[in-house]
Amino acid sequence: MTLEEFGFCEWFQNQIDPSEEGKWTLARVTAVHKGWADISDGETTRPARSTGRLRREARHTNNYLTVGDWVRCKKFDKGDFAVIHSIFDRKTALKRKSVGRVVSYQLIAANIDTAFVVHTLDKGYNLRKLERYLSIVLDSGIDPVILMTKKDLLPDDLLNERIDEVRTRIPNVPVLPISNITGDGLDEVHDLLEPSKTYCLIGASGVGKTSLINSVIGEEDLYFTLPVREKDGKGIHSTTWRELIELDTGALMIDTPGMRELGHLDSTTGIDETFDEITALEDQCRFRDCAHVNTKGCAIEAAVEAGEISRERYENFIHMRQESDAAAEAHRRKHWKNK
Ligand SMILES: Nc1nc2c(ncn2[C@@H]2O[C@H](COP(=O)(O)OP(=O)(O)OP(=O)(O)O)[C@@H](O)[C@H]2O)c(=O)[nH]1
Ligand SMILES: [Zn+2]
Repeated sequence: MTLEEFGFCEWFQNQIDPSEEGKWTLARVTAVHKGWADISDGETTRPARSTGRLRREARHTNNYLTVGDWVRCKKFDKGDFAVIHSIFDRKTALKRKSVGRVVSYQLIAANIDTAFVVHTLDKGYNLRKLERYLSIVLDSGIDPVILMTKKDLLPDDLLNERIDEVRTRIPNVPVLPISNITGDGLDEVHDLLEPSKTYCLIGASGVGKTSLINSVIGEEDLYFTLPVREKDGKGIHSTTWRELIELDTGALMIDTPGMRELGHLDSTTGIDETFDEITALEDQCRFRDCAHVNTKGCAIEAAVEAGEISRERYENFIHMRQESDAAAEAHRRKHWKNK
């Protein structure tokens, strides 16, 4: 696989200064471990460490190396071991909010083009939850595709009702009903996987992500018999856990433990895009800082009363806005304290 086939596109090429041409080995991070990372140029995977400067910088800015990153490095020890000097600016950054005493953001993966937001049609079907995962994806600047799993478990009328409901609530995102058991819809998923593009699966536990990865990859074992022994394992480790893998279509798939633990990231842009038919009315509210709750002259509340916006969706919107505002406030306070 060439660098381009491995996802090195114009976005990264444009960051290379002509004067540094040939100075660096370019590689992509395929897994991050404690103290080192695995990097690959599309052909060979090597262990690598960041320079001290890069590590200090990362600590200082909370901007750590992550799976999917493109890096400039130098090969050492006849090429078995590399040193990472810098990280390319990311095209997209999948982040999650860490909830603790203070709010902070943890980077999960970088440079994902499309995220499959996986949700079940069966028990656990919950539009609000689906919208939360969608927000994370949109906040990260990643294109979403919604995969609704377990269609085999539903009678036709309920299946159609739920698919209609999802498509109506989330009109601007493709929605595919699938079954990992019958294989229904998997060809369509497969057809969406473009060579050199990077994908991931996001969704709650038990919705069928593992099943999907196994069926999309084709070989059940390829992924989950890991960690595997490195072929040229003379380096500092002899096993590796691959978190970025190539599919038979030439597409790239990222799956990390952090992705599995994804919670909810609060940021207004994602919410605004998810609820764009609601936020479109905001300009028409009488007050510029309208809270859209029991407020005189609120255009959004009026639209809900008139039945132009679904009440459930409105309530979900308000709920997420309030959560987001609280997170932003906590963020501001943290920032202020550090000054
Ligand atoms: N009937 C039916 N069962 C499915 C389908 N997809 C997954 N399952 C079952 O649902 C269960 C959970 O599936 P997984 O693929 O492990 O779900 P997951 O999203 O990877 O869950 P985590 O690993 O916990 O994140 C398993 O028992 C699967 O066999 C489907 O399309 N139809
Ligand atoms: Zn309002």
